[in-house]
Amino acid sequence: MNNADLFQSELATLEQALWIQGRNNASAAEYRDALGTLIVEFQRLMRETSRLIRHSDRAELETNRLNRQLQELAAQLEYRATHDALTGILNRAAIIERGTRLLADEAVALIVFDIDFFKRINDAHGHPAGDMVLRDLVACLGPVVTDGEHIGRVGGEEFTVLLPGHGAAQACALAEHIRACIERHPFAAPVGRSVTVSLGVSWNVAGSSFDAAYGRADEALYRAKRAGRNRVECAEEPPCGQHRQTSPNPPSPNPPFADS
Ligand SMILES: Nc1nc2c(ncn2[C@@H]2O[C@H](COP(=O)(O)OP(=O)(O)OP(=O)(O)O)[C@@H](O)[C@H]2O)c(=O)[nH]1
Repeated sequence: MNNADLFQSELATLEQALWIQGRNNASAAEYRDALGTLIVEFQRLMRETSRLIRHSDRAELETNRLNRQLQELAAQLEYRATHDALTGILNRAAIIERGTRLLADEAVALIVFDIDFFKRINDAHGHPAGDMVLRDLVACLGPVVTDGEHIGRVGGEEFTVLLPGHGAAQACALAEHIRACIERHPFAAPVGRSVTVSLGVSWNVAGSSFDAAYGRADEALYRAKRAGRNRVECAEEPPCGQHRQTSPNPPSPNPPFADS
């Protein structure tokens, strides 16, 4: 639709008024009629314009509201795609993605840890109590794992912490701190007893693959399990590193949830 179609009636009125104005002999009555018609058209145009402006303001508000809603939904989707629904920390996919990205640029230490005898918690107190332990454990790590360190739940009762910029000794010390915090933490009823974790640590040069870094920490974790649980084992550093550390605490003679 062009302007001529859009303003057909207004253009006709305007042409009539111009024609009368161009004549030398138009009468006062013809001028009055033309002016009257012009006034009516002008008032109608004003009303119509105001209505369109109000409509466009409402449409703009609605568009802004929908945009905000879309952004919130996108943020929620992004959060759900990257976070564990039970504990609110990163999920497995997000940890792998972050770990891979970080390792491409810098050395990263990894802590992998796993709750000791978690099956017995579920068996003794029920799955919901086990879920409570998982949530409580993550909450108690809040003050220990700080900004810039990334914690994720990579399996049922298995967690990973990515530590960019940490040396091997620093990572092993943090793992020991995590172990001690969890051991000391008073887990709520119905579990109401101590829960422990076993931890494996690897330190990895920039350019390492995430699989290799994780695999080395996981091997160390299984050494910690075999050595009696509730302890930290650190993987040997890759070639040219020298550090190796084993947690000083001895295997617990009475591990929590051990068969009596
Ligand atoms: N409550 C709860 N339990 C889970 C969840 N995911 C996995 N599990 C349980 O975690 C338990 C893991 O048991 P195992 O792999 O035998 O390990 P464990 O009993 O912790 O023994 P160790 O690792 O050898 O010390 C199983 O009973 C799973 O059902 C979960 O989301 N919630």
